[in-house]
Amino acid sequence: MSTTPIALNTYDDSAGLARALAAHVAEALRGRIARDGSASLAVSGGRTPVAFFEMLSGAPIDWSRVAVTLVDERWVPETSERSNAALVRRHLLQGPASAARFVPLYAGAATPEDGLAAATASVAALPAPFAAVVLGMGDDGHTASFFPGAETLAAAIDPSAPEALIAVRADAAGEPRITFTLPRLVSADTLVLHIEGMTKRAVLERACASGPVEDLPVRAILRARAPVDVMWCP
Ligand SMILES: O=C(O)[C@H](O)[C@@H](O)[C@H](O)[C@H](O)COP(=O)(O)O
Repeated sequence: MSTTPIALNTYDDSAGLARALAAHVAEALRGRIARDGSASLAVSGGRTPVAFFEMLSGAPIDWSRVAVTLVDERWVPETSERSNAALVRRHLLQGPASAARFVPLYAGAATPEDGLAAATASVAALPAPFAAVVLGMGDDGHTASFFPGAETLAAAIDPSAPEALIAVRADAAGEPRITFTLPRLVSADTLVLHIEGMTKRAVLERACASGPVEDLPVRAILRARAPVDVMWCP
């Protein structure tokens, strides 16, 4: 049976992982600033990245040259506890990192379909490709908003998707969402899949085995950029 290779880095605990991931992302940002004068970072929402955000926010980087955005957003205002933008403002854009420019994906339109053009225009000004992309993964094998069963999944994971962003609706996603498409994510200088716990490790192992991308959409990332750097702790 064919398997997709990954580069698995294991840490003792969340704090150690967060420290190593923050150092790795900071290095990618500094490298790009040294080369091009500016750099962009796309991060995930959810529960896993909080410790990493807090560690990265204090990193010695010229944050005034960094643009931060989200790999995906739930279509809710920042007053919602489900808002990834609110999470990033609260945990990452603090201290030294408060000097970064934040480019949110949600700007108040009623639906992600309605807000797509405005979000696409905002992200068009980001330094490209991303210096760093940090992805998470759900227990259902989604990453970013590449959800099993989403109508727009095929378009979102198309390696030659012409759009930067796409609207997503899926039962498993809860609210409607917006996500960067596969080519915008996998073209990053540095890409890390950041996961914690035995359940996600087991999902990752299944994702590395052969099988349809639609069942475990994280396969789209693993296969497009093998071997993907995975940072994991139990
Ligand atoms: O908005 C989101 O939900 C995400 O960006 C998503 O892709 C996330 O990374 C995974 O769902 C993992 O989430 P947890 O870290 O909460 O398990």
